[in-house]
Amino acid sequence: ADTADVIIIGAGLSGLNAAMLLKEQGMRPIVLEANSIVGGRVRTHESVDGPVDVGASQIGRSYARVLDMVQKMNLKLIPEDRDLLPFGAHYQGAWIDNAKWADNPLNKTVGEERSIPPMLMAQRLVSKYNPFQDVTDWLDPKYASLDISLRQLLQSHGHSEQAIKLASLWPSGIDIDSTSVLRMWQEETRGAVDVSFGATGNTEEQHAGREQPFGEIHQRKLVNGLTSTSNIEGGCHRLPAAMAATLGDSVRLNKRVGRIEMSDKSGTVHCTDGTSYKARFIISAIPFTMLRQVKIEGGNGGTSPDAIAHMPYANTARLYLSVDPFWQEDGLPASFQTDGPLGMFWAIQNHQGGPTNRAMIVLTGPSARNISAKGKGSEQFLIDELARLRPASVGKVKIKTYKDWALDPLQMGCGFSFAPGQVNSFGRSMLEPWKIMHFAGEHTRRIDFGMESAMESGERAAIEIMARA
Ligand SMILES: Cc1cc2nc3c(=O)[nH]c(=O)nc-3n(C[C@H](O)[C@H](O)[C@H](O)COP(=O)(O)OP(=O)(O)OC[C@H]3O[C@@H](n4cnc5c(N)ncnc54)[C@H](O)[C@@H]3O)c2cc1C
Repeated sequence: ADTADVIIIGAGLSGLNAAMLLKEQGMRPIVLEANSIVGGRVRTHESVDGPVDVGASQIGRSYARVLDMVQKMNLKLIPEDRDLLPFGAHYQGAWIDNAKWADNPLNKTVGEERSIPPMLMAQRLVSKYNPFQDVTDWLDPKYASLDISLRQLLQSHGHSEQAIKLASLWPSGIDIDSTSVLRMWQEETRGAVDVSFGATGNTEEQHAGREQPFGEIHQRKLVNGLTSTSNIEGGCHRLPAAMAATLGDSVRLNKRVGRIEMSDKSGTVHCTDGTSYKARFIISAIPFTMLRQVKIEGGNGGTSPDAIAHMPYANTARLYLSVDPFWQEDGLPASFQTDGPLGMFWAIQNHQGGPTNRAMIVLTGPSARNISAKGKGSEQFLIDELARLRPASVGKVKIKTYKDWALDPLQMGCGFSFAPGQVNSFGRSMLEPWKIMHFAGEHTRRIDFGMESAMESGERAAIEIMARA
């Protein structure tokens, strides 16, 4: 077996950050990556219209580690250019004007619920009951009794049947039964930190009288040299590619790990191509959807085996388009959400002034699950569904690229979740090393979110190992 001080499994941002930090401390890491490219969920597809980030792309002002790494790698940040045009909804076969929803006969919600646009029901009610003050509150045992589903939370507050139904159509997380509200509040609380950094900018431009359900109106005004959200020029994949380049031949591609053997003193990692690597420590930096397919030999591992086996993953599938602005013809809302199989249509403001707009069909929650089950033919199915709802779109839409993360054989989902009860059963303790194996990856975050959480987790795992070495 090839030997190293630390074998890191997975060359996403978490594994690469851990490897760079360990190398900086004089240790010899080897990173084993199953794919033929690094970066994992930071992926850029080349399309006829240039690079398209199909995974992570948005870098917030509060992403300290990511911003630092972008600078070290000499990459250029550019202002995010993805303001969404105003939203409506297609619900029960009718077009809904969010501003008039309170008086719509289809609205059977009660009291305060009546004025919440249908598509925002889940988001607003999750927010309404969020008790967290701090980004680590989700781990505080004083909230243990709230490790419940959104349905249970809404029922306990006496919400109407239709409000619960609307929340189930467009949930945050997997669906309103499968995700703990502690996990939803974790994400929301960390998101608010980023927004608070942005709020020092040009709020007049930010609001401009528009309903922004996904917060996608971005400030281009610079605060401390940064717009509220940035992208990497040329595509986000340049970041992991540059990080991997600093590690040279320590990064081994096309090395899918299939088996890990451990003792208290060392571990051997076996790849499916028959090669083996031996080290004093191992870091697993792959999603638990993938680690549960790896055979782990070497005794008991506290709550981590439970987490590896049972942590659920959410999905998103996205169809990236360039469109002639057909909404100018049919007069219907440019962006919209549906209770049908299309999920959401995001029409993106054309700041460049060219003849076409960018747009995305975005599927999350139940609509993402259904499209993954369909598999082949999904792209045409979505275009046909768009044509059914918006006949004016026929002939005005060009596909750039498509990505369904649940169907990616090295991911099987877009992001981790906790089912109701799982923060209590393993969420707090699952990071304890399993003998000589430590855990990194966005699913092991404590504080941050998105790419920053992957960086956070790689840093933590590297520090844990340096403390033991
Ligand atoms: C659609 C989408 C949009 C997103 N948008 C944003 C955004 O705008 N901003 C933001 O901050 N974050 C965003 N994120 C989240 C961000 O991409 C992730 O948090 C982060 O990239 C996760 O990094 P990671 O290292 O934890 O895991 P990964 O990136 O998943 O890396 C794991 C690596 O392990 C490899 N692997 C898997 N199995 C094995 C095996 N058996 N052996 C060896 N290698 C293996 C995989 O190929 C992969 O390269 C988005 C994610 C998605 C999916």
